[in-house]
Amino acid sequence: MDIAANYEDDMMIKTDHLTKAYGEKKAVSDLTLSIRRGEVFGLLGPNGAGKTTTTLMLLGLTEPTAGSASIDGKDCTRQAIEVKRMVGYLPDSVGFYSDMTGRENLRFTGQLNGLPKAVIEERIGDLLEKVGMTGAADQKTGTYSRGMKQRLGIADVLMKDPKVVIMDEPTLGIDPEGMRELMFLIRSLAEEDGRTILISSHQLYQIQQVCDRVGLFVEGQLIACGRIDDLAGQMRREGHYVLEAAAVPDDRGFKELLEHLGNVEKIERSGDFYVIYSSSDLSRELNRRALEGGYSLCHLRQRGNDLDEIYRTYFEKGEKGNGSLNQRKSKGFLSFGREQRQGEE
Ligand SMILES: Nc1ncnc2c1ncn2[C@@H]1O[C@H](COP(=O)(O)OP(=O)(O)OP(=O)(O)O)[C@@H](O)[C@H]1O
Repeated sequence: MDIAANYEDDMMIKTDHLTKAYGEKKAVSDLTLSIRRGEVFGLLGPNGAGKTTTTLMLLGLTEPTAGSASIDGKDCTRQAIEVKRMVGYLPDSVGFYSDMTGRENLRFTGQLNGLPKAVIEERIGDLLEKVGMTGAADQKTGTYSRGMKQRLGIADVLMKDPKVVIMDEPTLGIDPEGMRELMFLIRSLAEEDGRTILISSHQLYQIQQVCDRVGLFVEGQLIACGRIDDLAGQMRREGHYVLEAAAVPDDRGFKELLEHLGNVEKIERSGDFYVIYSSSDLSRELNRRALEGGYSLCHLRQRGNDLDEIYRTYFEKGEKGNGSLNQRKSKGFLSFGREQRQGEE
């Protein structure tokens, strides 16, 4: 059995040193990434990070300056028509003909995709059911809420039965109840239908719930990629610990006690507690010193397990580095952040 060939087969989306420059500006720089079949992958980054440009290259709508991208083995630039057939794209704001019903809009999409009439009608019924819109199918879409439009948008994208679905900010403006349904729906597209889902977003909490893996994108570069747990683990391995602590009495002596713990890099006050940044786990030492000093700890929490914290850690440092991403990359992104801080002291 050829394991390498199987691995290649398993990859639905691949980019190889994918780069897009606009004049001097590199919107996407040297992006190498593989996304498995049936995986839900989150491409995360702040405004201007290069997410849209990456999506446009995958959809064959803009040509790379260097490198390549492929979907199911088809080159996104040279075989753009085949790629478009396989890929459904859901923009952040879905546009429908507002004086047509949901069902009529889907029918129109089916016709545009050249599907036979019987297939269109059967698919419309199934998809309306899948996205929970059967009851509202014969209402004009002009009366739909954002969440309803979003769900109809998913049905619309699925009309052509794509192997890959790319979604741009799918959670924007959706209420918590709608969000749960949307998350459930996105998972089912991958788990039940075996589709590959790429979500481009800066909405961290929702993405954390639904994605198998995430890639963090800053200034056109992928600075980290993996499962949320692995990214948290990576952070710890590179010596980044963030502890929240509060004590009674909350006096100057407690702050001094914190300042004298080993390996402390920085202390910040945040509301009722302190945030302690260090290069080792200080919780046991803090417990002991607090006891010896007559302080009673009323809050102690190790940060770093959720995506928001990981994201902030990476991104805050991204800003500090300001234009020196290559240097940051060559040293390892996380290590560089620490050296920066020490250098500033
Ligand atoms: N057609 C263009 N001409 C020149 N510069 C562009 C063009 N398109 C994008 N850029 C620049 O490339 C960078 C990446 O933009 P891109 O839209 O891909 O980011 P993004 O992560 O999708 O941001 P957002 O979340 O705001 O959509 C930005 O600095 C942007 O100004």
